Amino acid sequence: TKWIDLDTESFQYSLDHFVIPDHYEDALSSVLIPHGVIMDRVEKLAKVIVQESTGPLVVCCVLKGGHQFFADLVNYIKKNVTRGGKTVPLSLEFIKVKSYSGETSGEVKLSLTEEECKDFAGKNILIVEDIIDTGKTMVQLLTKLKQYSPESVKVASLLIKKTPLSNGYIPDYVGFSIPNAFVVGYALDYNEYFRDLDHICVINDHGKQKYAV
Ligand SMILES: O=P(O)(O)OC[C@H]1O[C@H](OP(=O)(O)OP(=O)(O)O)[C@H](O)[C@@H]1O
Ligand SMILES: Oc1ncnc2c1N=NC2
Ligand SMILES: [Mg+2]
Ligand SMILES: [Mg+2]
Repeated sequence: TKWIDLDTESFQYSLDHFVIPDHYEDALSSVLIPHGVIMDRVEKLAKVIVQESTGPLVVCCVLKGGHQFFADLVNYIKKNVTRGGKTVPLSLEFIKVKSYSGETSGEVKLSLTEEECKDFAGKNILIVEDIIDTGKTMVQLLTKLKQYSPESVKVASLLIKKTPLSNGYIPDYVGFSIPNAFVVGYALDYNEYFRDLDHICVINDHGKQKYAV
């Protein structure tokens, strides 16, 4: 596959082998992707994105969950040059989108004003997301953005989830495909908890109860 395909059986790491904040230790079952592996994969994605870029990029962070991947990806993009040896001028945009409560997807709430959208006209946009689960968020966001005739829109998502609830949307750039489990860490949250965890981990039942709304 074009990305790293993780399945639970062969890729769960014990929490004991990593530094885990003690305030989350009782709420997690395993480490799925250690922070170091995330960073190495992000570095590679940045190289590919720059090589395939055709000019200045508007890099658009989908808050809140996309924040960490966005920050690290932009840092690596700045260190790369195109095939022609050119650096890529970047401008940064931030869009807040929310649809989850607990581990359930609800109505997608896009906070995107008209004038913010108008700025996308004629630009090469790279949308940066943490995860594609049902695909609802991205499909709605892309539909909205395409109304403002950007030059091009590409999507980079660190994770895609192998779930029967998927609408089939696949981004242009993907870090990892993961099993159908609710993951947290690296800015991915459960009811606003775990964003301050560096590794991507699987939340356990105790954690789902402890941090339920
Ligand atoms: O493919 P989907 O099923 O739509 O799920 C993916 C989206 O849901 C999560 O956002 P959330 O609503 O939790 O807001 P957050 O980014 O602030 O955590 C995640 O960050 C993605 O944006
Ligand atoms: O596994 C997940 N972890 C955190 N946030 C989300 C997830 N799937 N859709 C949104
Ligand atoms: Mg999100
Ligand atoms: Mg969330």
